[in-house]
Amino acid sequence: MAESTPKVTVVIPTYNERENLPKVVELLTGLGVPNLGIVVVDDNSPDGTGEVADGLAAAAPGTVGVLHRTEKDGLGRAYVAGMSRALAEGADVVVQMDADLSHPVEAVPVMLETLATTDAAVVLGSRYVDGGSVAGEWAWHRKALSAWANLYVDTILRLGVKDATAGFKAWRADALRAIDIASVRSNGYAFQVEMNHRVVRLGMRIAEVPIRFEERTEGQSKMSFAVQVESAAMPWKLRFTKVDAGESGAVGLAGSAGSAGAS
Ligand SMILES: Nc1nc2c(ncn2[C@@H]2O[C@H](COP(=O)(O)OP(=O)(O)O[C@H]3O[C@H](CO)[C@@H](O)[C@H](O)[C@@H]3O)[C@@H](O)[C@H]2O)c(=O)[nH]1
Repeated sequence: MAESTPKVTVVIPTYNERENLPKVVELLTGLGVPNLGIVVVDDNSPDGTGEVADGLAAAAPGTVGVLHRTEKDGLGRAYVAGMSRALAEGADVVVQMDADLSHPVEAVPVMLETLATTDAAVVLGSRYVDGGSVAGEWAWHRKALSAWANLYVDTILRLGVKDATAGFKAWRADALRAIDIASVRSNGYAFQVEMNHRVVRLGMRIAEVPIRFEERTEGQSKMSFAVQVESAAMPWKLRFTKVDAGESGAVGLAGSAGSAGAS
């Protein structure tokens, strides 16, 4: 019997991304990935991104869906909501990416292929493996901060990945279920680190593929002081907390590696 095509759902959190969202949706649907869906998680953006998303959903019923939340509640909780919906709707693979075009859409098929052909539970779009890079527009102090943040996380948690704060990832659905996303506490950049930590704690593997991270041209980053404080504190909390992953969900993942990715 022929295997069915895996369902791939891309989760995109948005807060004030009305210029960017239509472009990223157009680029994603133009990839030609079979059985691709998109879930936009909008937090009642004052700039009307939610209505823009509704328009995109109306134009592509069955492909684009929108989750409206009533107020800005952080990137991490937006991802948990979108990923939970994707899993409930039967996704085999969940891709997380920013709306602002900083994550190169053309890397999605490469990430899916890597997921389908290796035993990795999650594939990161990585700035810091060979072949990866950040946009030339990045000021030296931003590059230094990003490099320092990764060194900081690696020193404390030893995750064994080069880009621990990366926000562009493709997940096998069974890995997301195993790490019990509903109990993830972090909400800013630390969300990415906590998710990676859970994967490693459960003995699953993270793969990295190189990407070029572009600077957004529209809208603004939502990085805040609170996000920075959380990012500094969370690695220590994770290191010294005994039970912080869905240990009960530890599963035999190796046998299903080939069935979850897209071809
Ligand atoms: N729904 C919702 N979306 C949000 C919120 N905050 C941010 N977003 C959305 O989440 C995406 C990323 O937000 P940015 O504020 O642009 O992130 P960044 O500072 O550029 O950080 C990126 O790079 C970091 C380092 O690699 C990553 O750690 C981070 O997750 C993100 O990918 C964008 O699509 C943005 O609209 C929120 O509270 N609610």
